[in-house]
Amino acid sequence: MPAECEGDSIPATGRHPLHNLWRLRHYLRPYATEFAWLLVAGLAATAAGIAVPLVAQRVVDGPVARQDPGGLVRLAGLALLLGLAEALLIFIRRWVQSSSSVGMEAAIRADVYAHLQRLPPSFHDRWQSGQLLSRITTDLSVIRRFLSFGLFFLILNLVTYVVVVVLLIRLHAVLGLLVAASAVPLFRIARRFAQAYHTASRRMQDQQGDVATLVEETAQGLRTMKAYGRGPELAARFAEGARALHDTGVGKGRLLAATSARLDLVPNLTLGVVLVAGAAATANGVLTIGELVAFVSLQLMLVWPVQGLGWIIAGGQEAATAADRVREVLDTPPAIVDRPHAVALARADVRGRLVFEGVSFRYPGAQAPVLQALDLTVEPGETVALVGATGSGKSTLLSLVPRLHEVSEGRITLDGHDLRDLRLASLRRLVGVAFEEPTLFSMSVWENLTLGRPDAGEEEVRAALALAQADFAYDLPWGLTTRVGEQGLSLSGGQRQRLALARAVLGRPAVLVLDDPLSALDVHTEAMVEASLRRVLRTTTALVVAHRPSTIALADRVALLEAGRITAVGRHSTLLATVPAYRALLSAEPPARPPGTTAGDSAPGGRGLVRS
Ligand SMILES: Nc1ncnc2c1ncn2[C@@H]1O[C@H](COP(=O)(O)OP(=O)(O)OP(=O)(O)O)[C@@H](O)[C@H]1O
Repeated sequence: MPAECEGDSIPATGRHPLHNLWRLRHYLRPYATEFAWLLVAGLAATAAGIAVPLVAQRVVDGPVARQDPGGLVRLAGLALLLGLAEALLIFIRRWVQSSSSVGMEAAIRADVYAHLQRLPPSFHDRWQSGQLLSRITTDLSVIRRFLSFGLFFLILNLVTYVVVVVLLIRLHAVLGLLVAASAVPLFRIARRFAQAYHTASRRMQDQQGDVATLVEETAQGLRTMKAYGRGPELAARFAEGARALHDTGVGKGRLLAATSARLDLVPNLTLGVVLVAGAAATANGVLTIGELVAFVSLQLMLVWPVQGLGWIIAGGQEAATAADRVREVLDTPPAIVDRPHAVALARADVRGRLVFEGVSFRYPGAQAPVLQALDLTVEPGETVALVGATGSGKSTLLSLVPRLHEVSEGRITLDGHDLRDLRLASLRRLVGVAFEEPTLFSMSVWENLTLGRPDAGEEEVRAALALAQADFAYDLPWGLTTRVGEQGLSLSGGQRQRLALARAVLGRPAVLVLDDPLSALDVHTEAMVEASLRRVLRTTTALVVAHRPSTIALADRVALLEAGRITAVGRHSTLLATVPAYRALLSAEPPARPPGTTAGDSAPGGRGLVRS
């Protein structure tokens, strides 16, 4: 479940429990022909199976009664043929069944994944990753199992039940109607079971998501947890989650077992009554021995459909709750989408004037806005450093430029175009971004670099790597094809930061948005990156979050962000001289460089500060 699901999830109450499962029916459409063949094969196999007791009736009342060996061989041969046909049809059915179900599961999974990509960061902030993981893996498998097997057997068993009951009524009306009436208690038991199992299934699937989240968090934060000696606590938390999951699983198993026993009882009781009454009817000559044999054999054919009912209902309820959980994701509309008349801007046509006009922003569900009535203009080619205390909203402000979040009030324009009137794909090509925590994906260095510009050429990649002082990438074991990220080679924080910077500057974007881009670099590398970056920044509009004097030194002007408002904008030296809050903020910072590397960089009121 989401940590906070306000507005995100569709309440499951008030609708038919199978509503969301029914909404997934279009995934079956491409397999409709296959499903039809499946049913034909299944029904034909059942028909062959049902025919066997009828042949037995002919055997008993015919050749056996008349002591006719020739007739016996003919009918026995027919029964054998029917048995063979049934086996062949069952084989064909199973063969077809496996391929269609896997294809359908893959199609739903692809759609859920594509939708997750379209959802804004605010959605992912509120949903535990384990919950998403369990929806895209376990839940989809549960749905696949039911739509391919459960649904099929539900139809097949219902048809079998109806056909057999009709045949029974034809053989002996009263006893046949007795068997038909046994459907009433079966229906009642099944309905009560379905309701109880639905609740238990939802609980179990949510708990599976919780456990997956715990495992994922543990894997990600293993080093921190070990360093703080929190292993036992984590193990206890995990054990608690696993125990809850176990208890729910056991509860579900018991519910199914109790229901199966009750369901079993009904056909067996009916069978007992039929045997006694049937024997009496035979003794009275109302029923032949062959008819009694056929009646009982046919009735025995109902045992499996009734026994299977519990499993089918259980599978159906699990699939229904899984469908609810999957639809909770699919029904969340992507909040940030292209407007109908959004335009695409060509890089060559963009000068890069970035203006924030009365911008306010509030995180979904938060009480207070993070940014309030904020005005700022960044002229084409200008670099503005954003300086502010931790938590003042710097990263949030940056995230509004590539529209990772949408402004709550006011607007941001690029060369006069409201960003919301630009196509998202176009905007994100124009804006190069490097976040504070550089993320590398489990792919090659080249693929990581060209993430936003898959069409980038070798020259561009080479230039971007040079600029970010990331030439170390060529020395990795397989050069730029080396796989990095979670499943690949581990890189240091500084190396990751330089690759992220190279990714941001690749293709010379019109606007660069950098969140403290030099924070993880050693002094020597920092000086080199700084020198290269200075060259790029000359030709690009840039908004750079700066904590360190060396980063501030890259900027033409500095904007001071205090509690979500820009309270001062100007050159670094001017702000230092005239704005006490700015001076206080910078002087509170520890010296950024060892003595000797910042010659001439100290400024009044600031320790280790740089010239502006
Ligand atoms: N996803 C989020 N959902 C809700 N609130 C958030 C979210 N991200 C940040 N905040 C809140 O917004 C405020 C500003 O955060 P932001 O990360 O923009 O600050 P910052 O100035 O970049 O801080 P730092 O210098 O420490 O990186 C903080 O109070 C933070 O708790």
